[in-house]
Amino acid sequence: MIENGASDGGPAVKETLSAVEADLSRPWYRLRFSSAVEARFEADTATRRSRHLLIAGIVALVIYNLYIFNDSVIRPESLLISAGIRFGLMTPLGLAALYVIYRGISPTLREATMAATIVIAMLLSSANFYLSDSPHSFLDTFSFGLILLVGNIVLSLRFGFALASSLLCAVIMTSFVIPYAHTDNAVKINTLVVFTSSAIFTLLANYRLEASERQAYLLLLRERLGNEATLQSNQVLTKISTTDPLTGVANRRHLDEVMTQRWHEAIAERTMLGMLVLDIDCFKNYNDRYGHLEGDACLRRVAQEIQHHVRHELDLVVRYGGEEFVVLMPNASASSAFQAAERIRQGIEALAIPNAGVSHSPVVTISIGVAVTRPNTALPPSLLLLQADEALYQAKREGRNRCVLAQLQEGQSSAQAHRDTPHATGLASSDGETKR
Ligand SMILES: Nc1nc2c(ncn2[C@@H]2O[C@H](COP(=O)(O)OP(=O)(O)OP(=O)(O)O)[C@@H](O)[C@H]2O)c(=O)[nH]1
Repeated sequence: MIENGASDGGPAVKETLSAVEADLSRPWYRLRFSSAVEARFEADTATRRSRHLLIAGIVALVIYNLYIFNDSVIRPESLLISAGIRFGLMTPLGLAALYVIYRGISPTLREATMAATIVIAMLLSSANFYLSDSPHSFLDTFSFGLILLVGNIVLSLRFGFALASSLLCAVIMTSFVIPYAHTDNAVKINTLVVFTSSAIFTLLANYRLEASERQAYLLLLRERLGNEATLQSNQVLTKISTTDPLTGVANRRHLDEVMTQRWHEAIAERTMLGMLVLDIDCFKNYNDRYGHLEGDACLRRVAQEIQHHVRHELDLVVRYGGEEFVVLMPNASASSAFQAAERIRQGIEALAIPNAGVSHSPVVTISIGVAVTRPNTALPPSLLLLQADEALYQAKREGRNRCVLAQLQEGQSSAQAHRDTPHATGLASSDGETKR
């Protein structure tokens, strides 16, 4: 029943939900919803409704034309006029209306077009019986209730349009029946009473049909919006639990969750996994000199800058704790990870955030340890962080504001990597004193 409903943002879902609740307790006689829900109802049901009108309209038109056999029996002398009315007027008009609906028009125009088609059918049917002098021609009027049946039940015109078209049909029929010369008044009164009863019964049924359709729609929409709201609340909670509130990047808990996952993905896809561990240099000095609030602002700018230099869809930026950040880089080669680290380091230096009183630089800088490996089942995921951390220590020892690469080879343990490459330029060694 609810088709292709647009997906709402959080507040929109809650607003629509309260509008739906309000509509569910609207007075029983009111069919229309509040404007926002009404627009949504139309949008959700328009395709289905147009399809229904098309099919029902074609069936009604075919049956209307089959009444040519009736014409041939009750008014054979004016069969040509009847054929002209059915095939020359009603059929093209009906097909034109259905084509307009098939092409797509506004809901109001759609209902108005179908209501107008019903009124025209009544007008032409009245003319059909009126133009014949056959003694049986008047019999037709007893079947005019079928025209109302088509409009009010088969097409299920929206109630306002059903009411308007039924009233117009009644006026048209009465104005043809009363002056008709070949029938006495008792028969005329009888046919008018039957027609009026048909109008009342079909309008009642029409009202019930629309009321039920709308009620069912509201209940379904409430359920769907309720589910969406719950889903969004869960997403908000998940976001809160995985995000660092100060900087907006991921927190350590999220890294812990993702790390093992990425490690196994890399094993399955035989790809490399890279990690940067970034630490703001002499941040204690910054805090002491400019205050904790400025320190917080600095952390935010650094986090923002890191995000500028990584691949948004792939890399995960994490505030690991204090003034230390981590970037997890799936499918990264040693050189691409090192280049990203260099871009970040230069970007932060270029921010030119003053950090007076520090010997190595007058502005805020960072040191970065880079580790890249091809994960395998013999190595633990924690190895990457360990190696990147050691590379970071080396960067600190070597004077800060630099990047150091510790590269693990395939199937190589942390110890092997260090044994094999302890003195290469830019690669982390495990000797020397550590900072912490
Ligand atoms: N403003 C602010 N400061 C923080 C936060 N978390 C940690 N810090 C500060 O970060 C500083 C870290 O100092 P240290 O670990 O001594 O390191 P450092 O001064 O950066 O020196 P190096 O790392 O050796 O370059 C401390 O002063 C902490 O108080 C935070 O959330 N906000």
